[in-house]
Amino acid sequence: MRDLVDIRKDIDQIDQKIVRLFEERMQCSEEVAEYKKGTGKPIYDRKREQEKIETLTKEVGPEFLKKGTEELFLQLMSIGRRYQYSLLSEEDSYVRKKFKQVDRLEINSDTKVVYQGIPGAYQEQAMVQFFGEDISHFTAEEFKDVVVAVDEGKADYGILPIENTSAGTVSGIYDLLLNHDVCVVGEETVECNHALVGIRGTDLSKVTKVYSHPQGLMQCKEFLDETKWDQVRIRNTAVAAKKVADDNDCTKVAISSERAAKLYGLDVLKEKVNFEGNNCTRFVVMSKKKQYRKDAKKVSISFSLPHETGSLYNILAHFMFNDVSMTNIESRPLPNRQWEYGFYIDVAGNLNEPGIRNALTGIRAEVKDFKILGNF
Ligand SMILES: C=C(O[C@@H]1C=C(C(=O)O)C=C[C@H]1O)C(=O)O
Repeated sequence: MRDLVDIRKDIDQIDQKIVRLFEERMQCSEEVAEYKKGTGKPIYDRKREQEKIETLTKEVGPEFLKKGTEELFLQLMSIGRRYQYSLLSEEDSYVRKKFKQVDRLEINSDTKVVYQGIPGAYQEQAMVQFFGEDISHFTAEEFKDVVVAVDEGKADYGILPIENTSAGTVSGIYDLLLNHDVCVVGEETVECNHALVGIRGTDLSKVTKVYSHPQGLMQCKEFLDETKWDQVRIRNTAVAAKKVADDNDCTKVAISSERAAKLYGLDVLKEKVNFEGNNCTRFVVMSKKKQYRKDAKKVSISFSLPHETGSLYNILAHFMFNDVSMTNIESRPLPNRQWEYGFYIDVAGNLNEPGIRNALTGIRAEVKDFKILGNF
């Protein structure tokens, strides 16, 4: 058996050769970038990459090494591509063309905000936290109406809940952001301490129905599972409280904020019925204007990918190589597009940073349905 020191000497020499060859290969990549810049040919050439993998793996015998060769060259080609993107002129930058950097968001006495629900809703709380008590505002019936009002210019800003610490993503919100010409410009977290509320004199043993938004019901699941009450889904936690107050029926209760209970003259029958101690909902603030604050810290994007080995890995590599850290990822199957998935990703950073711009340029060129949802 050879001595470890000897074997390692060989490995070191091989590695040095690999590094030199790598540099040579990257030099060629640079030339390819020049060529592509001149001719307008896209950087990513999927067919060429597939052919390369096929040719190279054919030359390798053992299955394990075949797989390894594929992985190695997928990486090499992806590094080459990212290098090419970084060499492309900033003038062409999609981000620069689409988004405007601002010192701060314009908020004044003419500013109008829209939220879904009625007073007492957590959305209202989010609005007050973000814009202050005196902001002029109106309400909408559905989440969709909020986005449409912003898209049509009827409101300058809209508020939507996006995720909750115990119940997860609020369904349908990402799709609304994707399908309308709006941009996320801020976010606000609201602590949601749900109370069980009802009219004065409600006896819990006589209750038959509980009303709340599906998120409210989910966040209080452990408490509600102990009861035999019908759980009725309603548009909003505040709407639920108002309904119980309007019906004036002591067999009905609602899950809402204590603030909503007070507003509609209900009693708090039980405080904090949510199962997670620190139950918070994150709200996004959107505007029609494609803008981002120069101190914004989170970029949110969406795109779709076919369900193929390595497709997501390939895209996430753009973040890794540009030192961008990912803070959240959501995926869901796309309607009417079998085995294609929509992804929503949050990364830490600002659209004015070169690393973020490079990563987004590369991703945009290699996915379908790319959209920057906002930087906030
Ligand atoms: C270098 C090129 O650009 C990209 C990178 C490739 C590689 O590194 O081999 C292959 C195809 C392209 O996706 C090229 O087009 O040849």
